Formats: sequence, structure tokens, C-alpha cells
Amino acid sequence: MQFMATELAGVMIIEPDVHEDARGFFMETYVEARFREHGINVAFVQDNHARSARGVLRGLHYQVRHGQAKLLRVVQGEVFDVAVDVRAGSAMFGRWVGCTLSAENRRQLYIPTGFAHGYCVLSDTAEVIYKCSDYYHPEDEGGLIWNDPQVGIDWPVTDPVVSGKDAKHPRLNAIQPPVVEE
Ligand SMILES: Cc1cn([C@H]2C[C@H](O)[C@@H](COP(=O)(O)OP(=O)(O)O[C@H]3O[C@@H](C)C(=O)[C@@H](O)[C@H]3O)O2)c(=O)[nH]c1=O
Repeated sequence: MQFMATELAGVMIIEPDVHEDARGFFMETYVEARFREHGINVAFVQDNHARSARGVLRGLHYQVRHGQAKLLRVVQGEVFDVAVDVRAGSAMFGRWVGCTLSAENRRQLYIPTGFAHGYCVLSDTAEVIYKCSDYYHPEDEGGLIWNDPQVGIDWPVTDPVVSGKDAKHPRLNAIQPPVVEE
């Protein structure tokens, strides 16, 4: 398992060691002690699984008081996955990082609390699974509009399919900032 830093401190790409043999493959996807060695010291309490069609864009989401660190991977298809630093007062406020996650590259993306998250689908369908460090609190959901020019995410899709909810998120300068505990 290799941990690679990104331009946004705290957001990490994790590459598994894949053991292939005549039967198929085996890989470890989460080993608490290894993650801790790399500064990822969270307790995951919820796992999610979503399937989406080509061109779907979900996000950008975070929870305001019940921040969720997330560990994402793709088990079918390919997505472009994005984290945006939305922590008020952060030197990196509004900066984004993106990474292609696919069933083929088997990469994982770790996103700490305080970051908005979203992804778009690059294959006919894609199935994303992820662990979260807090429970879903729908009343606590914060959102950032996916195409805010101030953030300038270079999405590899034009005219994506977004939910009614996601079409209404505010721009960066009007978001409700997440409460980040030190
Ligand atoms: C996120 C979530 C949704 N739901 C329900 C609410 C709703 O009826 C349905 C679909 O919800 P949403 O439209 O919010 O699903 P979705 O747009 O996929 O929401 C997710 O987007 C990505 C980008 C994230 O980062 C996640 O944290 C989460 O916010 O599933 C749950 O029951 N539990 C959950 O944890």
C-alpha cells in the first residue's frame, strides 16, 4: 500500500499492492495501523455504495457540523474525483485536487473533513464505494456548486447530469463553512 500526498495537504492517494494469481487478485483496501502511520487517524462508521451513469456528477458535498472524512474507490468503471478545501481561513481555501479512480487503477482517495467532495462518471456506468468517519446527517449537508468559476475545477465532462439539489448549491463565497475540530 503506497500513500501519495497531493497538492492539498491531508488529501492522499492510496495505491494498493495487488496480488494476482491464477484465481484472480487480492488486495488490502483498509488497514487501520498503516493508515495511522500516514497520519490518517479516523474511525470509519459508515460505508456507502453508489452507481451512476456516464456524465453524472455528484457533489460537491460536505457536512457542516458532522464532518465526514471519506475513503473512496471505484469497483466498476471510472470517475474523476475531486476534493475542494472549504475550511474558512485555510491558506488553501477554494483550492481543488482531482484524481481518476477506476476499477482498473484500483486507487483510493482519502479526503479529510473540511473538504467538499464530488465526482463525475467517465464510463458507461461507475460504482463508487466509500467509508465515512461520521454518519449521514441530511439536515447538516453543506454544498458548493460544482462549476463555480472561482474554484475552476477542470471537470472532464461538459454539461453533466446533476441532481436538482446539486444544481442549487451556492458559490464558494456564499457557502456555510464546515466546523472543523482541531
Ligand atoms: C449520502 C446519503 C444519502 N442517502 C439517501 C438520501 C437520498 O434519498 C439518496 C441520494 O442522496 P444524495 O443525492 O445526497 O446522494 P449523493 O449525491 O450520492 O451524495 C453523496 O455525494 C458524494 C459526492 C459524497 O461526497 C457523499 O458524502 C454524499 O453526499 O440517498 C442516505 O440514505 N444515506 C447517505 O449517507
